[in-house]
Amino acid sequence: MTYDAKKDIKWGIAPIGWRNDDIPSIGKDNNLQQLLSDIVVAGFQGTEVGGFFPGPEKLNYELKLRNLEIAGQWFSSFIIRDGIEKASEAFEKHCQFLHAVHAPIAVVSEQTYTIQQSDTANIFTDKHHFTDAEWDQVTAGLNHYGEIAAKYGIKVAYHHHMGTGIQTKEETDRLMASTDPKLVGLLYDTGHIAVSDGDYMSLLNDHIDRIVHVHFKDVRRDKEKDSREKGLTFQGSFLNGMFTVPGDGDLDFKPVYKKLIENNYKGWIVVEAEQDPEKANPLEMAQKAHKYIEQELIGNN
Ligand SMILES: O=C1C[C@@H](O)[C@H](O)[C@@H](O)C1=O
Ligand SMILES: [Co+2]
Repeated sequence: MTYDAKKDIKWGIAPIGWRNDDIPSIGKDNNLQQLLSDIVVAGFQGTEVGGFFPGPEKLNYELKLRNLEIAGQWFSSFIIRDGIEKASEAFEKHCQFLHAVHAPIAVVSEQTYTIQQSDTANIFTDKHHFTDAEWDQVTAGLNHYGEIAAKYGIKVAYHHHMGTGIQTKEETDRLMASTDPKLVGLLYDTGHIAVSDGDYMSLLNDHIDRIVHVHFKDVRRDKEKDSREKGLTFQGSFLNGMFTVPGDGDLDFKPVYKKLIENNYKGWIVVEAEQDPEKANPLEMAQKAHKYIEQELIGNN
C-alpha cells in the first residue's frame, strides 16, 4: 500500500498541559470529560493515559462518545531497583491495561535513580550515569518487556528523558545498540533531546528506523537558559516556562516532520508540553499547536 502521511500518522495531545502527574495540585480542577472535550475542540484524534484517568470501562465509554483513541501510556520502570522479574510483573499489568483501552504503545522510562521529581537536584548537572552492570540489567529487562508487550500486540517505545540514566544521544545510542530492534523501539521526544544535547536532529536521523512513537515538545531557549543559570530542578524548569507546544517555542519542527514522512513513519505524533495551566490555557495551547501542525507541517508537505 502506498504511504499516505495524512492517514498513516495520527495526531494526539497529552494530558500533561491540563494536569501533571508529578505535581497533582497542578490543574486538579481539570477533569477527564473537560480534557477529552478540549482535545476534540482542538482537532486531535487522541491522547495518552494520564495518572488520574479511570479504569478501562469508564475510559472507553468517554472516548467513544468523542471518537477519540488512546495512543499509549507512560510506564515508570524500575528494572535496576527491583530486578527484571518484579519489574516485568508490573509491566505486564501495564500492558493488560493498554490492551483493554486498545492502545498500541507502552512508553517506557527506566526511573531508577531519576531526578525528574526531585525538589532539589539541578536537572542540568546532577543526573546519574549507569554503570556497565546497570546497563546490562536494564537492556536485558527491556528486551524482556518487548516479549511481554508483543503478547498483547503492543510495542515498547523507550523514552530518553532528562534527569534519567538514558538522557543524552550517546546514552540513547548505547541503548539502541544493546537492545533487540524487534523488541525495543524508540520514542523520539524533541524537547528532551533539545534540552539535553542542544541538537535534536541527530537522534532522529540516526535512529529513524527504531522510532515507533513521537512526542512533539517545543523549547523556549531563553527560559531554558534562565533555568540552567539558576540551576533549577526539572519541575522548576517547566514551571519557569521551558517547554511549550510546537509553533510557540524555538524548535523547528519542519525538518523533523519531513524526515519522519520521508521515512514513511506510521504511528502517533503526540504534542506534549508540560506547563502551568494557570499561565498557559491548555485549550488555547492545544489549538495553537493544531493550527501550526495543519498550516506549517501537513499543509507544506
Ligand atoms: O513523556 C513524558 C511523560 C512525563 O511524565 C514526563 O515527565 C515528560 O517530561 C515527558 O516527556
Ligand atoms: Co515525552
